[in-house]
Amino acid sequence: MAVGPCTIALQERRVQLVESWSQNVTHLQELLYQVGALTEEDLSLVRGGGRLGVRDSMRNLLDVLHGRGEEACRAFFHVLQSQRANKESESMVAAIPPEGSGTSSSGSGPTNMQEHLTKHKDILGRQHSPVDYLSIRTIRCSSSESSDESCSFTDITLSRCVGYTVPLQYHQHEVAMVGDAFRSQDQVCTFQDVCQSLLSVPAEDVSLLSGVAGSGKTTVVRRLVHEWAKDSGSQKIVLSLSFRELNLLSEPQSLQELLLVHYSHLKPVLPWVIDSQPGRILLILDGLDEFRFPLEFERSPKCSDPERKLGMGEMVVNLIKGHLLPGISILVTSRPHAISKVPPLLVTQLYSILGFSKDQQKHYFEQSCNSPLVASAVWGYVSSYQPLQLMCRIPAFCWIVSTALCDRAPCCLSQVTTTTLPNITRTTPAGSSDSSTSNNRAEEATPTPSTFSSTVPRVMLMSGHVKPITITEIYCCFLKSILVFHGEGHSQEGCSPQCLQEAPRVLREMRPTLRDLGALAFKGLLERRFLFDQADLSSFSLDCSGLSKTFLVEILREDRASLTCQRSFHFIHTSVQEFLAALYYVLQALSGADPFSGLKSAVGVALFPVALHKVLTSTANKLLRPRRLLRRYVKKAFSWGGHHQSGHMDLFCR
Ligand SMILES: Nc1ncnc2c1ncn2[C@@H]1O[C@H](COP(=O)(O)OP(=O)(O)OP(=O)(O)O)[C@@H](O)[C@H]1O
Repeated sequence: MAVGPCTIALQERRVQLVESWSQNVTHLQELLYQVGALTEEDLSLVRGGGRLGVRDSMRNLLDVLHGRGEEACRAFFHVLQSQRANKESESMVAAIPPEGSGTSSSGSGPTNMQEHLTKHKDILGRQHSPVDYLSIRTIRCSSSESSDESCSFTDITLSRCVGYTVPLQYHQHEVAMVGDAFRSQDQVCTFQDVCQSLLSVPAEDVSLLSGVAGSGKTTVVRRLVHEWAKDSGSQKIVLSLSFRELNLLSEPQSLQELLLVHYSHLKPVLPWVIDSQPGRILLILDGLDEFRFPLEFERSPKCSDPERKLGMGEMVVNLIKGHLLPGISILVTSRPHAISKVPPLLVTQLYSILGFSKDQQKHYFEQSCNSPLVASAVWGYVSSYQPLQLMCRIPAFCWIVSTALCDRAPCCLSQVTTTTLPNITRTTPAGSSDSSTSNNRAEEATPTPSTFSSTVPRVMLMSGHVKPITITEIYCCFLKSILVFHGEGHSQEGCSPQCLQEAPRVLREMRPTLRDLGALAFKGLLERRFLFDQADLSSFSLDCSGLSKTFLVEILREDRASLTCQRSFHFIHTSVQEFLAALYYVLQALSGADPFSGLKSAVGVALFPVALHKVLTSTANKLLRPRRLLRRYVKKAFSWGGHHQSGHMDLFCR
């Protein structure tokens, strides 16, 4: 609860207030409900089931307001002012502290404020409800006993520090940074702590949430919005936009236009709240690392007029600097390499996602697998191989691993033997992790084309032969799980052992589609695009028919971008986009082809002069054997990753 001058005044004048206002308590409650200072629950608390007299109701009202904090108490004094019922109250109103803590002197606000807020919560709550994008997992979740919600959120460990300092240079790969020991000034915290701090009213600050690819930033945002929407008592008004969507707005727009188009249901109240109670607004901007417009904090012209049209980069700069919508709080999420785009001086606090602890990983598998037997087999496997367990600090890997390893009913696990796994095991000794492991991980990530011809690794779980597996192989298995599932049709019970035998055929058939998908993913990474339109898909012959259709529906999700209403597609997760891009890249290079040649665009040309590039490629092709050629290409890939410094190609490089 935020304590301020109005909270204190309310306590100090409690006796007088009860004396002067008890006869008006019902009317006061109604007004406070209308401006959103009280909720329905509060009203019934104040009324005490209709059994209380007016003085007791008034006392209850003051207690509830005090419990709600400074913003509610301030609203109360404004309501009194608007009533001007007696001199006593006016003298009290005169004691309201001056503006500056985020409230208005412009009256009690629009009518039906609370209804609008409730509607807004309904809409955002639904938009941010827990989802699992894969239908095979949704089927598993619905067949398991756990509820949808528990199926999709496991507690995660975070740290918090006041402000932040820009690291001089990232020597480490981003993925290796997850769960790192943090600096002494950082404080470990839970999701609930973050929630509490961001949803407290009023606040006026810029917070950053940093986390490596797949560490769960978007999930934290979804969960935060979901929790807020469920809390009928929260007076915060959350607005949430993603940089991915802002990328689509290439024409200048005014902030007012943008917000009112996006939140048309808030039209009657948003301008008033922005004007009078900005401290109630939390604006979430998700995925700074994906933003394609430059953020020029030094050079962008100052703009404090929400009606003026601005480029997206300028708009974000002016929001973060507090020129546009002064007084609101902002949460920006980003992969670590891109957080430095926001100058440290503007940042009040930095949250970093440290990932899943061992217990949290175990819990994740218990929730996401369809039976305790499978969950314990998967966890047994993951925990016995330290590099995999380290990677599973990242939730996206847990998701991939769980999809790859436990996506069928246990009957399938027991009926296939290890002899169907000729190509997916590796020689890295189990448990051979040490501090250097993470830095060496990139070397593990070289797949061979034969990776595609093996069946899924879930068989290892029951065979008793626990063997190490690379991250690349896990992703391959993830794809295979989807392919096999769709190749043979599916039912609630999962596919038959027969369908596992058919895996190689399905994989063979899908190889051209995977290549095209990989080329699209690769082109997207080079252009820093994560949303694609129908024309992009067509240019890579992704025609969405037959088997490829069902598969593509899983891997490429269709969206109507809410800011533009255009039909668009994105990979199920950015890590899958990066994996497919890398797979395409490596397979092209291994077969002696130039990974850029299949892109049918000017991207490669822009990065390397055409002639030089051609000469180099053909000479290299003649002189080098495929593996050496691959190594050379991988080096190039690393150098772009380094160049971009936004972390969006980290997994690709791995
Ligand atoms: N707390 C969590 N509980 C359960 N699953 C989670 C959690 N966090 C993340 N996941 C899983 O990991 C996947 C990736 O998470 P998310 O998209 O939130 O990561 P991100 O950090 O936003 O990734 P990126 O940087 O690539 O945008 C989710 O789709 C979800 O399946």
